Amino acid sequence: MAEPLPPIELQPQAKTVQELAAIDCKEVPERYIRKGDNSGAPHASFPVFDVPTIDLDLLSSSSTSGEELEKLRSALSSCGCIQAINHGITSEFLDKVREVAQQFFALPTEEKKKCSREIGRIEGYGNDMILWEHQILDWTDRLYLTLSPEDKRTLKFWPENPEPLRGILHEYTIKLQVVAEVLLKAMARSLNLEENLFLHQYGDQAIMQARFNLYPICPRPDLVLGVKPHADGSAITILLQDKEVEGLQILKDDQWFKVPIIPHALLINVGDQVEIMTNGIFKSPVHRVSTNSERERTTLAVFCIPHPDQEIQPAEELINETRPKLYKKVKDYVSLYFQYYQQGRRPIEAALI
Ligand SMILES: O=C(O)CCC(=O)C(=O)O
Ligand SMILES: [Fe+2]
Repeated sequence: MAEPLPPIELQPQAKTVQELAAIDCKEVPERYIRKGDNSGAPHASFPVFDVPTIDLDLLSSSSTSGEELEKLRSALSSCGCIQAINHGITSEFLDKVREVAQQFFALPTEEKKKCSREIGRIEGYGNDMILWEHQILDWTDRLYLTLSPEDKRTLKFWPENPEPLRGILHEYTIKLQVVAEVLLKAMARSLNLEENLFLHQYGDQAIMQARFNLYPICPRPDLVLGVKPHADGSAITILLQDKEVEGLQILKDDQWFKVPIIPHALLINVGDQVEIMTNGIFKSPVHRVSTNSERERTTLAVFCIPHPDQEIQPAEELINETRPKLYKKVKDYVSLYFQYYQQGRRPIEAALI
């Protein structure tokens, strides 16, 4: 069975961002500084984007509300993201997930390095990979883990410390699988399609990957980004934001907006693969993360990705004379994604007809 091709890492970095931040200097290394980018200082006060709040309970098959479905369709076709509430996960549990994430990053470097990723590999603990010469680096450290299918987990990367992390992450995975299914079905119904249409393309061997992101305090938020602008290569991404520290920004109509925090909500965005399945009706939003000179920020993104053997293509029902087929059939989009990303191009262009 084909696994996604790993990206080619040019040269691993010696220090994590957390180690750089601990030096407590006023400047940051050259490699993190964005030059000639005139999209506005990332820390500037951009307007707040009123991300539509969607009640997932009203979307589940048993109690569907037509009004909520329409709200979902409208949100995903305009900005591509929602704040999902009533998702079946208690606030106490979300806090536990946040707590183990923060506890992991607070461990001594040596302890965290027991889970270090290998060169050229994504899974494990580490910093931004250098994939091309002159790449400007992101001010973030990450812990990347495959959550499902369960037999694809590599436990050597799963921290043993803090002790509850593994169990909590396992429980979170099961809860998010339900959320992903409810949402993929509702997405199809909101477009008047058979409810399993996207779920079938997503497949029963779909992959869920967790990316814990730590954004350490940064002395130059005017020049440095936590994550550079990108759209996700997933079908959907489920983000648990930091409970207090903002940083996520979304591009809409060529303008950056701040995404507010709703502590008990999951921020869910469309990824490129759902944009392809919906023939461009649902939008995979470009987003980035700013840095902060006062407080560090921790988030957990879970990417829901069809298995690489699964063929993804626009639903026939969404193609007509006024809306011709925009995207070709793709397979193993994540490998394609890295090849394009490496060239500094928007990966979804590779799928355009
Ligand atoms: O940490 C965030 O707010 C967003 C992270 C993100 O965009 C990603 O991991 O793809
Ligand atoms: Fe993202």
